[in-house]
Amino acid sequence: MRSEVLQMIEESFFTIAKAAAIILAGIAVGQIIQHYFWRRHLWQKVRQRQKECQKAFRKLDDDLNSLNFDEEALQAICNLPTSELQEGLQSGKYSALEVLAAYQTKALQVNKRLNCVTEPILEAKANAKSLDEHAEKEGLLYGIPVSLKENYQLKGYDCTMGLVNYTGKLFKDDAVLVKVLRKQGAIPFVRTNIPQIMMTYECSNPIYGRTDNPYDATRTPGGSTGGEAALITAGGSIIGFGSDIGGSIRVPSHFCGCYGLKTTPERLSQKGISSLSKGQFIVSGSVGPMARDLDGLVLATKAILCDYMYALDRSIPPLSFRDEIFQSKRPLKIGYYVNDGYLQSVPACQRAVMMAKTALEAQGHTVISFDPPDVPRMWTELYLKTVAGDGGRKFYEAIQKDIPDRCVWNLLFITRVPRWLLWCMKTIIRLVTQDPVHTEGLMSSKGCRSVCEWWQQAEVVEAYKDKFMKKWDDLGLDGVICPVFACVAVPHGYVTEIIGAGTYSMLYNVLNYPAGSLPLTKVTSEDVQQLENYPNRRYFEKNIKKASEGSIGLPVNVQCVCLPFQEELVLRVMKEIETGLKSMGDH
Ligand SMILES: CCCCCCCCCCCCCCCCCC(=O)NCCO
Repeated sequence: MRSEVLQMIEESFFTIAKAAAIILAGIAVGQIIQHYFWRRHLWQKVRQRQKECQKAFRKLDDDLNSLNFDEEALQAICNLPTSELQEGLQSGKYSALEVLAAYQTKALQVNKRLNCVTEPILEAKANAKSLDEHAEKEGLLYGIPVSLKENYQLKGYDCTMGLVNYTGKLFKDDAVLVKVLRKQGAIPFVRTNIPQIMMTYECSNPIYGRTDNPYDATRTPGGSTGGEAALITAGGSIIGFGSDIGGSIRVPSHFCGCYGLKTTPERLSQKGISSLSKGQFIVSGSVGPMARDLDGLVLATKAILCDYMYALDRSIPPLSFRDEIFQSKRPLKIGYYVNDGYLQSVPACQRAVMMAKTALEAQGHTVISFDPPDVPRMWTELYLKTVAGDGGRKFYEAIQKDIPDRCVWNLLFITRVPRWLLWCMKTIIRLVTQDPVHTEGLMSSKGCRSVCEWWQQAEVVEAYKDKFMKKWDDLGLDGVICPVFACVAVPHGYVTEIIGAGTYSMLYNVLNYPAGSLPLTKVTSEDVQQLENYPNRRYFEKNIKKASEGSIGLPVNVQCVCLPFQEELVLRVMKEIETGLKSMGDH
């Protein structure tokens, strides 16, 4: 009797187990099939989008061929510095259409080599014609073609941020900044490439592909405003616009060798700028101009800081460009550093800061040593824990339903690994990387666990800001110069291995300080030789050293930082450095 009962239990157990196995296998197969069809649908969308862009490129090519402009004359226009181009347009020496054609032609050529443009803005031609038809030449940017990062919303265009799911969702209106640019007479003419979700210093996504560095195609132009930096540096645009929540304007400017300005987050309107970090107000993103020369950067900043922007976005303090700060001759006291206390910058970046220091001194300014406080903690506990405050959920949700690009694999991995598993792996990771800060960074990127912790996070960041500003004030500083990044442009696919090098830029996102990226020099053979003395113990150090081999000739920028809302002073410091170098015959 007993054995019959046992047998019955045994049989029903096996029946239930079999049924469960069949159901589970069914669910798994169903999910695989669903995934297959979803991916197929996404790739169809990619092909559709690529076809549309190719059509737009062909249309532009045909248009340009039909215009019959003299190639040499167009090239000459592209070689003009910003001030001469502006003057030529204002005086009527060049028509807006001619200048546009020059830049369209050049952008197409550059794009064939670097893949930095996502698509041309075909309405540009009508905009230029309409400017040419009006007698009065209004606006500081009258007739100047400008390029825009792909996340700037434009009427009739989508903003994908490299996500396939966002293709074909067209915006009904231009971003406020785009409206302001148009009001100032600028002609938006191309949109430029970005990395998927814009949270890395690479520049690739499954829709538009990968952008190459103008100096070395095996290296990245940086990100996330990488397409802009590549296009401007290679001569395909003279002024462009980007966004920055961790260095995305400054780092690509440094990797490619153009000018960039990350503004104070509240100084310029961000209405109509797409980002996955909207709603995260502790470390806010910023927008800002990028340019081929410093005059262009100043002109673009002046142009957008105008009454029209304040009328369109009433939340922005009406603080127009203060020329008296930019033009002032008051001697300045500037702090400098080449090592932020986490990762030492490579010799080329150190030399660039020392060149800037000498130039400022030659201009009669005082330059003293400055140590930014607690940078490792700033990076892990403040920056990473905030930008991934939701445990990276927003990023993860956007990527997991999409086609993840290689440049976001690590982000995907970190956001997927449960906190407890990461905690268990801590010791091993620390042993491998020889870097407790890196391990803390990984833990911090799991974000905050409650609203209470999020509020505390805001308080901790505020306390750090106070501490930093106190140190700044105690020394009576007007500004700080330092590296933009711990090394120069790295090979494609290598950014994750050196991500800690970004602390030089991320710091000023935590603080909300405006910061400029100023091209100063190129890596020399001596710089590379001196890498021998670069530390080689921790994971990031080893990788920075490795990535810096073969970097001779790559551009090196310097970062110029001032207190919030002092963009004019940042530009002045940049100008003083350039003037100082010129007077020393170095630039
Ligand atoms: C120890 C490694 C920790 C990695 C954790 C990754 C999780 C958080 C991701 C943050 C990475 C920050 C890189 C910043 C890149 C620049 C982003 C930027 O400025 N984007 C502009 C957006 O408008």
